[in-house]
Amino acid sequence: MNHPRIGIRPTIDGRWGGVREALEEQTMNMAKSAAKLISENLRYPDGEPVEVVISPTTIGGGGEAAICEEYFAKENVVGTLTVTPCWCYGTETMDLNPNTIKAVWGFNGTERPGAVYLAAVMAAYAQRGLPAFSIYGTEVQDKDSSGITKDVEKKILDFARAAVGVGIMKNKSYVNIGAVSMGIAGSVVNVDFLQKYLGMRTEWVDMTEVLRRINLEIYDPEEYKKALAWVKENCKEGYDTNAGKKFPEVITKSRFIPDDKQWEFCVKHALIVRDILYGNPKLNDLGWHEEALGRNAIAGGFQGQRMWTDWLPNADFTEAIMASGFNWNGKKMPTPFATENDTLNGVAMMFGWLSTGKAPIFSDVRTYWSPEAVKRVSGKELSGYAKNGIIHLINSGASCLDASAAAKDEKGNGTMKEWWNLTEADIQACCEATDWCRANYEYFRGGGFSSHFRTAAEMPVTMIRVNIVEGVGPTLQVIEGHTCVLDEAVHKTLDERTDRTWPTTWFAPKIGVGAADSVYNVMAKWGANHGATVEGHVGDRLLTLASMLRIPVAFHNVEEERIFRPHSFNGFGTADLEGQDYRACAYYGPLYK
Ligand SMILES: C[C@H](O)[C@@H](O)[C@@H](O)C(=O)CO
Ligand SMILES: [Mn+2]
Repeated sequence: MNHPRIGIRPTIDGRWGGVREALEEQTMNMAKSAAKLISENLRYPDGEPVEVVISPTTIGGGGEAAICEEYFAKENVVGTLTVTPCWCYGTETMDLNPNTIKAVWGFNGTERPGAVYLAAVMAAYAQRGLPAFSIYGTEVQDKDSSGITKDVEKKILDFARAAVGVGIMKNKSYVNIGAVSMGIAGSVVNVDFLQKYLGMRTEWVDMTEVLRRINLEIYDPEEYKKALAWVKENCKEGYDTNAGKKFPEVITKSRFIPDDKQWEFCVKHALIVRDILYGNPKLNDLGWHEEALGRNAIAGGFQGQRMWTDWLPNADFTEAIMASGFNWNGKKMPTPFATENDTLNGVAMMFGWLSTGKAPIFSDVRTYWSPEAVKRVSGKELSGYAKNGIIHLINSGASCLDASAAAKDEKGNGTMKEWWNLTEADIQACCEATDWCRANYEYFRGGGFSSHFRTAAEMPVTMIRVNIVEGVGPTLQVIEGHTCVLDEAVHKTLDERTDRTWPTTWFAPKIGVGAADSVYNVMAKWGANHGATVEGHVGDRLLTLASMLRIPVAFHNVEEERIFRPHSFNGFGTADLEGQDYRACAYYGPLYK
């Protein structure tokens, strides 16, 4: 995986003969402590620590700014963090590279005016059309202090995490396997959005490519054996909704793969889809050189419905296992992988995953259950997080198995973890919490197996959606809340009204903050049929990422004090932050115009 770096620029008062010499050490120490903070706390999605480089010299003026720029150009720097304890010359020391994302940390001491430089250089960035993040602690620190206060730490990490996310996406591909599923507009891939806002390539692969590779046996036969054995051992079959039903001939004659060969087909499908996205050197050994290369993916989706699923097993196993933090080889990096090839939801999964390192949940946003409706059908009251009503998140058969919340934190509570923190016991528990139900043949004539579980812990989560609105462009929705564990009888009554072969997550949005005035309105104002959900209250991280990409946030419930966007956005009006964001994003436009 590409490891885009954060570059630290220690800027300094350029006056030799006392001032500069006195500040060299403190300035460089700020750079070193910021670098340490970032590399010790942030990881790339592949689990490696985020890499940080520091300018070869402190920067007192344009000459040294150029030395730093030349060095960073060779070091794959995506975001620059300028640090200083003192006054420096604004336009002479600023980062003028239009291709890096910028922040400045001005030390809040008063012996030297680091914060005055910060203000001056923020004015310069605003005047020059280069949005930059301003970092300034709320409490005055002593002049010799090299420690970073908690508020500054959070801002540095929020900036660096999102900038790294921007760098990870850049030059990668979204791989559409198939095309538009059932007229879902989110599956009509918008190449301009991917290219201009995310710096990504779009790739199309016809679904027949999967069939070709199955029939010509273009996969690693050893890994296939291993994966199939793992499935037999770990993927138990669940409730069969078709049992005892009499189906019309149009359905019975459509199931092309015999029932006892369905798992074999599904496992080959999963191996092949992974290889299409990432390539596989083993294919080279088998003489399939082009296939071995893969498509430089970071995310993808499978159309499935309907032409494929009308006669072949659905891709629920593939979709679930691609998005999970493990597979037959043990723990592994999750891939944002969209059901129904809903690219816009695939991008929402990708944003959530880049913000957390955790497996993203793909769901239909299916039903708003008011407390009254729940009482009416179940005779029981909702309580706890669920008391104001809940939203039923349920996908048509696939979701990362991590969403069973069977992994345990250090206190023994169910949770979802960064994939590199999953233990063998966590993986076993997620497998045990999931059963694989034969697909509902009325929907999926070709069969397949749906991943069936329910999210069995009350976790903080954030639900995300990317929309495209003619007249605006891409927009983001971000709603924090909690997953809910309902009373068993209530769960059963509600769940069995839907499709009991599919994975269920009960979601209670946090209401009374920002745009989320009621649970009903979260459902009513959601931009599309799908949402992506990740563990943690990370709405603030998503808002920061969106501001870097110039995607305005249309609907969120992140508290104002947690919002961190470029300083120049304040110049677009401060009374209404949503309007400010819209105006600033419209003016600056996409990153890769
Ligand atoms: C099986 C059905 O066609 C589902 O796939 C459908 O309800 C959806 O998921 C629509 O997003
Ligand atoms: Mn769907």
